[in-house]
Amino acid sequence: MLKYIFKNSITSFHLLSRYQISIDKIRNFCIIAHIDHGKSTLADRFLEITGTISKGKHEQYLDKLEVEKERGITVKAQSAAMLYKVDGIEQYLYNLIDTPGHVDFTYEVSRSMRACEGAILLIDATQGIQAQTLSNYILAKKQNLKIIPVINKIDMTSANTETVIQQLVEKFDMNPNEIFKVSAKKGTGVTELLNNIVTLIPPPQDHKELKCFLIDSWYARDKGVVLLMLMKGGILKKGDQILSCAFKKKYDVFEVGIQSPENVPQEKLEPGQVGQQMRPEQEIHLEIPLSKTLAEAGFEQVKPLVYCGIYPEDPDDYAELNKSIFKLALTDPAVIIQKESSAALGNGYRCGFLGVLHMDVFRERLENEYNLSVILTSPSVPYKAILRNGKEVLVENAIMAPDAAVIKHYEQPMAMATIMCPEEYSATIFQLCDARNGRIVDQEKYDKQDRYIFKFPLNEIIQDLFDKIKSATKGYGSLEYEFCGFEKANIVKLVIHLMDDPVDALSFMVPEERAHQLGKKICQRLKDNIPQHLFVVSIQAKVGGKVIAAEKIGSTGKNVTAKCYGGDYTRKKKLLDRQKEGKKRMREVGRVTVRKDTFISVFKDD
Ligand SMILES: Nc1nc2c(ncn2[C@@H]2O[C@H](COP(=O)(O)OP(=O)(O)OP(=O)(O)O)[C@@H](O)[C@H]2O)c(=O)[nH]1
Repeated sequence: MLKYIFKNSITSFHLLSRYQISIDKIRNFCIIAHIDHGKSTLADRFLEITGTISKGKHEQYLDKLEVEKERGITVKAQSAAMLYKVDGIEQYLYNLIDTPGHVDFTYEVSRSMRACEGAILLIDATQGIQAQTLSNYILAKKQNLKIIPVINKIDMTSANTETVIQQLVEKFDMNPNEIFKVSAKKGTGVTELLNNIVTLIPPPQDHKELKCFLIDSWYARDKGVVLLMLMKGGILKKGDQILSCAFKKKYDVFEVGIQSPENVPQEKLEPGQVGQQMRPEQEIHLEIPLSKTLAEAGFEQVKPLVYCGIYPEDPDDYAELNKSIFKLALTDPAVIIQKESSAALGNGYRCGFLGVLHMDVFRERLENEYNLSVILTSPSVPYKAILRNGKEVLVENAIMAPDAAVIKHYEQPMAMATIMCPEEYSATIFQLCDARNGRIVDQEKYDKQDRYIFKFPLNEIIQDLFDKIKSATKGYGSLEYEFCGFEKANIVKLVIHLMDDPVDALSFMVPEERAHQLGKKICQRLKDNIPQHLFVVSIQAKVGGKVIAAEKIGSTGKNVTAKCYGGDYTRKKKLLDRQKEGKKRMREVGRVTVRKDTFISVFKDD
């Protein structure tokens, strides 16, 4: 213990005792809302008013990831401990969790809620109740959280505060006198809200025996694995040994601390506190992603909606990808990871995500935070195969699809999509949606915006609908979607063959009407990218053994050493050496030799 005190400055020694507050003076709460309704801005004001960060210096302080700063959205729930003198009198410890608003990161929200007794439900005064307001409200109710309704952005000229109050009264049966009105940006009403949290949200309970609730985990280069936990009971100190109930493994606690908002080392963590504990890297079991740990701990199993393969661009980077992907998965419980190996792409992973944004953010984090270049195969959705014997099989990967003879029919995942756009773009939106099998379900006018609800096959949404809407509306249109069950559909398995050998990485489950177009596109791209061989290379796209598109690459008819007649050994060796060098960049797929980047070109966007 002495060693530890010497290592830290006097200030941190002073800080050590500041957070040791009795459990009745602790409040754990999260901020929940629809995307962009102002959660991170409100969290900034809280941090400033409580003196946790200095005023005006930071914007969106808790959006720490590069991808969050670049995109201006929260993708990770972040927590911060704040010491606050309520009404300037009595000191409390507020543990705040800022949550993401986008539906792809809902899993982060529900996990955060499990660590709280209350939630601030924030509603944008210019937009009113939106899809995620409703689903977050339902989630919070289910978890018996005390909900504090707060209308934000009341400073805006387009604010409809009274209408939103009315909506809250009608839809959520709220008492109009209990609704707070704030401007998170300007700070109006925020201190009043902070002062009321203490009476509106109850303190956590002490479960007496040592019990920690895992909120988050991540890998820190200097510390190893960091676990962010709510202390449900007991005391945790540096040097303690803990046992994971899920995996029956022992771990040494390397250091404990509190996020306020960065890590402040502590002597111990006590009941009700949200704190970190670190474990050295050699002790971690990277093969156990957080999703699995949470599932073992009784959390709802994540059900991915979008799958893709992730491969290193250079196959020699596989070991690096292996380490990085599990480190990243430590911070993301909603990603499902399975090893996969493909003759065409080498060793990699099949990953499941909650949506395309989730997939895209995961890729960007692998590239930004782990400096890796990866290939993502085109996203696909899981299909349900209804078998003739009455059983159901979820087909997440085309190569796992049951034999066509045993399948009665397929069902495809559907999504309810909300599209908002200025009224002048309505006709374009209808054309776009029609071409993607979207069926209109509902529509309404909202200010000068049109709001449409379409039902789509999920597969149609994940391809490019978002980009197409953005470009067709000069960036003003928006798209949000939510899975809404399976429906019967004509789905076929499209397999690309090279010289009659099926290529595993190029097998796709597709709606029947799209099979020909996709098959043709892939055959053409392979033709453009595969070099000539001594023989004619045949490329075929097949559905159920029937060829639906095909290309041929003519032969060179030449042997590279053929011209080195006679005994000119050095020339022949040089040529063979050059050939060997070239071979390093090539890969064998059946009898065909392809450049390593051939399959990247197939998966690249148009
Ligand atoms: N005028 C005004 N703008 C606000 C207010 N609160 C937030 N904003 C703005 O609204 C936008 C979204 O705010 P954020 O705090 O990022 O919203 P969020 O809910 O955290 O967003 P996600 O985490 O991505 O869901 C930003 O441009 C903010 O500056 C407010 O009270 N008044």
